[in-house]
Formats: sequence, C-alpha cells, structure tokens
Amino acid sequence: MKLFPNTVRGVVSAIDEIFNNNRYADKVIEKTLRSNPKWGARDRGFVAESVYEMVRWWRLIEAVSPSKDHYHRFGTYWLLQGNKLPDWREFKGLDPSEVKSKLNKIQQRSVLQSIPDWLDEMGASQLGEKWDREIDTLNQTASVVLRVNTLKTSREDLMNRLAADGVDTYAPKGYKDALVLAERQNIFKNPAFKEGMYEIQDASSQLVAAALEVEPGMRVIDACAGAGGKSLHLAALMENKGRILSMDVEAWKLTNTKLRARRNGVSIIETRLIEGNKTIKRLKDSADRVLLDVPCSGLGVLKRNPDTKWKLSPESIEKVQVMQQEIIQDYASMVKPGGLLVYATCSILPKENQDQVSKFLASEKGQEFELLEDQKVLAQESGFDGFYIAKMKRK
Ligand SMILES: C[S@@+](CC[C@H](N)C(=O)[O-])C[C@H]1O[C@@H](n2cnc3c(N)ncnc32)[C@H](O)[C@@H]1O
Repeated sequence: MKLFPNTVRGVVSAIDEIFNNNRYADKVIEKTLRSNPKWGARDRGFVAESVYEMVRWWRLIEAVSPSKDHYHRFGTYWLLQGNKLPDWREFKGLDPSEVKSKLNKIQQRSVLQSIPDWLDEMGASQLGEKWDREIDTLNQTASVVLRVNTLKTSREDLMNRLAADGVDTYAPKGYKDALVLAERQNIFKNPAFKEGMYEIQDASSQLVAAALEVEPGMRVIDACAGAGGKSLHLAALMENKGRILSMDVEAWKLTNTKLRARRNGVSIIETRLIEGNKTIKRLKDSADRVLLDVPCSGLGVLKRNPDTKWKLSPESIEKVQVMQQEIIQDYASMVKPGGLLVYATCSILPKENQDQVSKFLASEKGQEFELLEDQKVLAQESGFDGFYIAKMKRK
C-alpha cells in the first residue's frame, strides 16, 4: 500500500493530540476527518484505522521505535504491519532490520500485547489461564455489527436493502437481530440508517435486552440508559407497547436517547434525569423489569476503544467497582415483587461482574432476590465484545 504525505501527516498530528494532550481517540479522529473534507473514503479509512491501530499497539511501538519522534513511531507501526517504508526524509534513521531484531527479543506479554503491566497482572489474577487468549482477542479489530430495528424492517429485508447499496452483511448464529458487515465502512451515511432501520450495536451487547424477557405492555426501567442503545432494543422487543423509563445522571445522554428514539419510530420511551436518591425511591416496587447497565472499566470493549487501556488505572477500576455496588444496592428496590433485575457490564473482570452480584445477593437488600442465570461472555469465545449479564428475580 502506498503512503501519501498529507494523510500520514494527519495520522501523526492526531497521535500527538491523543498522547500529548490526553484526548479521546474517537474525538480526535472525528475532528481530523472533519478538518480535511477533501480526503476520499480510502484516505479517511486509512487515517482512522492507522490512528486506532497505533493507539492499540502504542507500548509495543514505543519498545521498538528508534526514537520518540512521531514519524518514527508511525514508520515503526507501518513496518510492524508487514509493510515497506518509502524513502522519505521523515523516516531517516528507521532501520527495518533493527525494528525486527528488537521485536524478536521481547518476551514480556504486557509489551507484546501492548498493555500496562498492572493490567496484565490484574487480568491474569482474575481470569487465570483464560487471560492470555482474551487479551490477544481484545487486541484484534472489532467487526461492525448492526442491530436491525424490527419495528421498521426485518433482518432479511435489511440485508437485501443493504446488498442493493453494495453493502454485504451476514447474519451471525445465535443473535436474532444482528447483521455483521463483511467489510468495515462508514455505515452511518446509508439512507437506511437515517430512516431508523438499524443501530450500530455489538452482538454481545444485543444479549443484554434479550435477557430481560420483556413483553409488550410491561413497565421497564433502564436505569443507566446513557444514549439509549439498550432502551431502543427493549422498545423493539416490546413492539413499542408499554412504557420504558430511561434514566441517567447525565442529561446530554438522555437528549441523545430522545433523538434516537424518534429516528427509530419508538414512542414508549420517557427519559428522566437522576438527581439523587429521591428519584430512585419514588420508583420503589414500580417496574416489571429493571436494567442496570452499570458504568464499568470497559475492558470487554477494548477492540473498539483501544485507548481505554491507557486511560484506566487500578484506582479508577477500584472506584468504579464501589459505584457498581452502590447502584445495585440502591436501584434494585425499583423492581416489583416477581419482577426481574438484570445487572450488566461490558467488562470481563469477575470483580466487576459475578463478584458484585454475589456481594449483592449476600447483603440484606439482596435477600429478596435470587440469581436465575448469568452469562460470562468472553471475547475469545463469542468472537464479539466481552460482556457480563446476570438475571435475578425478586421473590
Ligand atoms: C455502560 S454506560 C450505559 C450504556 C447504555 N445503557 C447503552 O446501551 O448505550 C453506563 C451509564 O451509567 C451512567 N451512570 C453513571 N453513574 C450513574 C448512576 N449513579 N446512576 C445511573 N446512571 C449512572 C453513565 O452516565 C453511563 O451513561
């Protein structure tokens, strides 16, 4: 593949912004692409992919690059991908055989897998022998998965419609509303997206709403709704009949939920900002189903958010674990007797998952609940994101 100076410059300045100014990779890529409207689809794809992959392999790149110069780092990444470097002034001093020889000498898993040492230790201590393959899988590129909005179309019809636009997809087994793109591309631009025919949602994430076993007419609370990905799926499973209360502590996310609901043809979602424990107490015993899609480390979705590993710390994970237990303790009371409570994370760490559920069930408030089943979805086994989903029933 041929390199072009202007797009490589785009990658290098994005990398500088991410690592020197501590900015989020997705936001920086978005801004870079917006400020270069003349780039074609291939250029945009090259820039986005190179930035994400450099972020993913940052520690390994650092270990084998001849210097901290961003062009050297880019060149090192390019060589690590099995490419050849053009004879540019910026790549002077970068010797492919030196890069190779440095790479061959590395044995430490944390460097080879490009993760912080503390994360390697944490993963190994919590996942045991499964960690090695899990981190290897989480370092691969994510597939783009759509959730078909069954309020507007069927999986087969959407597959045919996208195929007519030259977008090939396949239907993965075991995920009844999912379609996987055969090739990565910007699918937000397709008119079918604007018509609300689908949302982008990983296949593992689609297991969450399914676990609530909702029926049309039910009262459902999605208590950590964010921008509403799971609320929208729940609304489709409920055939847009009943009531979903989508709540969060961040108002702007709920605004997005409303916009997405309109596009999806969903009218049963009401949003409510959580302003304190009073908001929760008022809803005591009120819902047939409560979903707690709690804040988490995000370690199950490293494939799509590789910069998470550079932003997390043992302290931030500890803090989020405290929040997870507080949420389950405080919010479980919203379930009606006989109703279901689903606790979910996009983490693969037992301490954020089954350990939190066990702690809750062993506590005073947890006495009213029994665990029906839980799914520990590892990326290496599912081929999609890592997730955890526990289904509990209020007695
Ligand atoms: C994993 S995200 C939710 C993703 C969302 N359910 C979706 O499908 O797109 C967790 C959400 O919990 C929210 N949150 C954080 N603290 C909270 C709290 N104490 N109560 C409710 N939501 C909270 C965050 O703002 C964030 O949107």
